[in-house]
Amino acid sequence: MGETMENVNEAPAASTQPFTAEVGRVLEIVINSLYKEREIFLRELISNASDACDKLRYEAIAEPSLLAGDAELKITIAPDAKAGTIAITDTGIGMDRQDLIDNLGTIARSGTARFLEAAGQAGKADLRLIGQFGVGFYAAFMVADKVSVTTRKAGTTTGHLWESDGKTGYTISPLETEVPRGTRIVLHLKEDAKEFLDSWKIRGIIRTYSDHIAVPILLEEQKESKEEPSETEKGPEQINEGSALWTRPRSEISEEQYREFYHHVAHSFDEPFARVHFTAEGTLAYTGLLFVPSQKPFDLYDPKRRHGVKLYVKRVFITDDLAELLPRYLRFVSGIVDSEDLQLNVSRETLQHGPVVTRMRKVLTKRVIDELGKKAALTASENAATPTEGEEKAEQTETVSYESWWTDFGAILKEGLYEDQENRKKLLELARFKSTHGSGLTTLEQYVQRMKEGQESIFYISGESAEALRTHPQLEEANAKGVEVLLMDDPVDEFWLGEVNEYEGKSFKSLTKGEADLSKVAESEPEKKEEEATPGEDLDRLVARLKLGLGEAVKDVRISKRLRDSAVCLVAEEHGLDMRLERLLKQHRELGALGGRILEINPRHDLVRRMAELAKDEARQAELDELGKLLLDQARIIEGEPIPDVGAFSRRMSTYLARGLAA
Ligand SMILES: Nc1ncnc2c1ncn2[C@@H]1O[C@H](COP(=O)(O)OP(=O)(O)OP(=O)(O)O)[C@@H](O)[C@H]1O
Repeated sequence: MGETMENVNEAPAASTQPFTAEVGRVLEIVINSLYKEREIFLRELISNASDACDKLRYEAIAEPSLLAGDAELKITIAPDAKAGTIAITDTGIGMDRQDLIDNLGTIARSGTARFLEAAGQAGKADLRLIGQFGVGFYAAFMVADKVSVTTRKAGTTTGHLWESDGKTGYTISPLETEVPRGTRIVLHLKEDAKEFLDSWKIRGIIRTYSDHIAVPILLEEQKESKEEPSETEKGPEQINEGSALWTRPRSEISEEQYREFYHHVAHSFDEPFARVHFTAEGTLAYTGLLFVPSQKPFDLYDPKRRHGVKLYVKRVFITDDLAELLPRYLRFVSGIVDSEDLQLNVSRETLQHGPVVTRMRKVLTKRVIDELGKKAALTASENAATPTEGEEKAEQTETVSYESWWTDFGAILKEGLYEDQENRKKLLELARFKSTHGSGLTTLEQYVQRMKEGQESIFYISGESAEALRTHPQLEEANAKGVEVLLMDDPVDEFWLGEVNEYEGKSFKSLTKGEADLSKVAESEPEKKEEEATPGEDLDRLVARLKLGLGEAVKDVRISKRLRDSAVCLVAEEHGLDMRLERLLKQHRELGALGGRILEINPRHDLVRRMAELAKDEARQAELDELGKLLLDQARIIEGEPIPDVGAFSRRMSTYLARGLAA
């Protein structure tokens, strides 16, 4: 009586807990999918051990007593052939009972559900997907059929043992005996994973994946049999260099070391697309090492996603939770910033909106954007097949072209176009667009070079898919005049286009808004049907009668300057919102109803000419009204807008089709 749950659970007997459903599924997928790459288990466990040392070093700034008994932070790897086990031990922060439950029994990562969905029914995923997700601690079960974690959290007295077979669940029990601070993970290797007992193999894996780790990684030699004590008592051998990678001279860091460091900080498996490594000197001295991924993280659009840049002060990890260090539109960037000037005990709250972070953010943002600019230029020069002499080209292995990188990340970078005025010009230069010029992507600079004589604006049209936009009636006039039109199919386009007025003095102009004025652009081929155009007064009559019939359904009816082959189209008012933006806002319930539309009719179209004839006969106004409504619905369909009364539309269409057949 009076006992809390915690006390009951603290009873010496091991308490068995099932894995959450998610852990079970993730474990199954990881174990099933990564047989060939399973040596990465060691990398993952060393990575966690290094993070645990970083955390302790940080906590000990405020509370030095946490280091009591053992101030040395290190990671030891100890294979034991006799027992068939390999142990990974760190002197880091350790875990208490609740940490064990929270960290090793559940998956807190955002996006787990999406990961499971992507892995699908087959329960298998490729390295790419798992890499993006990060396999973490559970990678241990790729090689072990039993994992025992003995751990004591710094500042506490009781150690705990966590054990699991990686299938059903795990047990946690408190330990009576004294446990050193930190975490010792013992893997009972599966029969087919005994190769990982071999010191040379272990050495090779550490050198490949974990050389950049700033904490020393020691390898304990296999214990010899008791009868033959080794002649010289050798201490464990340090395998890695053990200094922070970013402090080493750039010329001494290999591509592999950079790559593995990126994998460690970003929890990713892909090749970095770009990186910047620099030291800022002067009033504010710091080193930055930042990476841009080549593969789209699966949670890129998750509103909770943040950049992955960690702040260090004089090599001591401080926080990975400084949102202000980079703008949101660079949320795919990860890496480190290590300051020489900040106080070690600086609080995150002080930093968050303080001048130091603001200044760093400015520089980091500029560096990343400039590096992307170099990548873009590199691809452009490669496309043009001109050799780039003396360029830093060889420095980074090219895996993905800038265009294909843009296809994955461009929509995110475009958020910067309205958020970040300071870098707008550079971001506009980085931007790539689909256009009517061809099937590839174009820059704005190339667009401007191709502008026609008399063309003053950069024309665009926006909609849900570029392919559908290519056949849009509103392009007809532009196509006929050979005017290139950018096809905007990212939802974010609507937002930045509202903010960004011009590029190099050329305004952006929507072809679905207001009067698209292409009249100043010279005709490339003579208009053939001009002489067949309906006389002005007949058209005016038709317009007036259509307006009467359509009433409130449209804001206006007018003669189109942008149609060539289609009979009708819808446009927004000059100063209103673009139609697609309105639809987006309505979808997100930020707008009650769509604004008024303007129905444009093509004076050269056969149907319009016949209607103009019909309009002369007042007795047939009812018939004209019906036709007007049918045309309006047709224009709505082309534009992708809902038809208010589908039944009426269908009846009207059938009536006219039947008439057409009878004629
Ligand atoms: N050696 C360790 N010492 C202290 N805590 C640890 C240790 N290993 C794991 N943990 C804790 O368990 C958590 C889960 O580890 P896990 O490796 O599964 O995920 P992660 O490191 O957060 O991310 P990732 O999946 O990308 O590796 C860690 O965030 C950490 O809090």
